[in-house]
Amino acid sequence: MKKIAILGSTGSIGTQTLEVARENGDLQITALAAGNNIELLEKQIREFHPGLVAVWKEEKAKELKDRVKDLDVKVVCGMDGLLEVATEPSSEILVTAIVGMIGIRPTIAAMKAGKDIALANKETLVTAGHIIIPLAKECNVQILPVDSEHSAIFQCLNGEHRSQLKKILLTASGGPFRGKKKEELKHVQVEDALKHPNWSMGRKITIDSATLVNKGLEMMEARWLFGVEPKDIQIVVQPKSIIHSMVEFVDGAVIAQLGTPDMKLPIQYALYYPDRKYLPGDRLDFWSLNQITFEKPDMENFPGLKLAFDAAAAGGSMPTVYNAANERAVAKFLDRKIGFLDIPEIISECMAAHKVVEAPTVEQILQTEAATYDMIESRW
Ligand SMILES: NC(=O)C1=CN([C@@H]2O[C@H](COP(=O)(O)OP(=O)(O)OC[C@H]3O[C@@H](n4cnc5c(N)ncnc54)[C@H](OP(=O)(O)O)[C@@H]3O)[C@@H](O)[C@H]2O)C=CC1
Ligand SMILES: CC(=O)[C@@H](O)[C@H](O)COP(=O)(O)O
Ligand SMILES: [Mn+2]
Repeated sequence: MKKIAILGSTGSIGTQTLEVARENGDLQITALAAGNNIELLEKQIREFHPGLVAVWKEEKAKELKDRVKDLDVKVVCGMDGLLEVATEPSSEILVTAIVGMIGIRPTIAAMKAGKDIALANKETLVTAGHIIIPLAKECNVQILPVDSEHSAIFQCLNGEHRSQLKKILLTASGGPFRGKKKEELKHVQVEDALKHPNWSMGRKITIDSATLVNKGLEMMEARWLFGVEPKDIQIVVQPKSIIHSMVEFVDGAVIAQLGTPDMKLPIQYALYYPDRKYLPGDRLDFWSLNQITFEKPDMENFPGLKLAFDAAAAGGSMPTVYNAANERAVAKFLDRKIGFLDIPEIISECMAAHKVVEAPTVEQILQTEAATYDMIESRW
């Protein structure tokens, strides 16, 4: 039995990871961490019997302790709780299915404790990739991509010499507003932005897909995972999300991974790598491939993507500003406090006001995050 711990077990990726564990029956869940959903977390505890669970708020931890007082499980809370779950001694892999750059410290702690990382939490790599990637080598642990495009790229690169990789073709659906102009985007509603054409995901990433910021985050995630410069990462809009990304080698060969949108495959590939496990059901309606079309990304009407390339070019702490500003702006949009186009506007303003710190430490990253939040709260 492979032993795994999950940060964010009650979310979209977390619950699908537990579905993979349930269906395969050969994964032991040693520890789980959630935010507020203690009703679902209690069900997960009763089904998977982790010895340790964390919830974010202390009062929720107290309530959960009472709910599970008939069980032998330790309940912890706060960042200390996340760190304890991330470093749970018996686990071999940490699945980072938590949303946001809050994942930075637990991911680093897990690596230092010798855990492989099944990484969905892209915000951690975007902001601290310059720390995470060298640390993985130093700790001799693997970073196994869960994000569907990065899993596709990882699968395409399997067995190839990385030195022969010429270009990454990072695919994008274009989101629910593909083809719309800025004028039409001004007044879109939260409900419309949450209607992703192909995937069912958590709220934050779904808004990121609508603004194309998700693809910007994924470009920065790919540069760290695969050691490719942003100029060699080409965004390709493929509206049906059948091709999950492609790689081009120095001899011109292009390899792609295809399949109907289902996160269980990338989750499973990361957990059992280098083995592949049987997954029931069809993952490709071959005769629907005639629906595959390609478009250029619309950087004019969706400035969030261009800003990502600007952040990557500025380097240092600028990707942290980009990500932190986006996290805050998306939360405000979901709270109906700002409009859809205010999201890239806020990111742009925060980036313009920022003085880059080269190779920021974790402390400097967290200070940059706090300063970005302060700026947004003072202006918006
Ligand atoms: N969903 C998808 O298909 C994909 C997601 N990803 C990435 O995976 C990550 C997770 O995304 P997704 O599953 O959609 O997100 P969800 O919003 O569905 O789930 C987020 C999880 O994180 C937990 N969480 C949030 N804040 C805290 C906190 N302070 N302490 C502990 N737990 C916390 C939530 O707990 P609770 O709900 O109990 O509050 C929940 O379990 C993101 O980085 C996303 O970009 C990448 C590719 C695809
Ligand atoms: C499932 C997954 O990996 C998401 O990142 C998804 O790809 C978002 O889709 P777009 O950002 O391409 O709309
Ligand atoms: Mn993705």
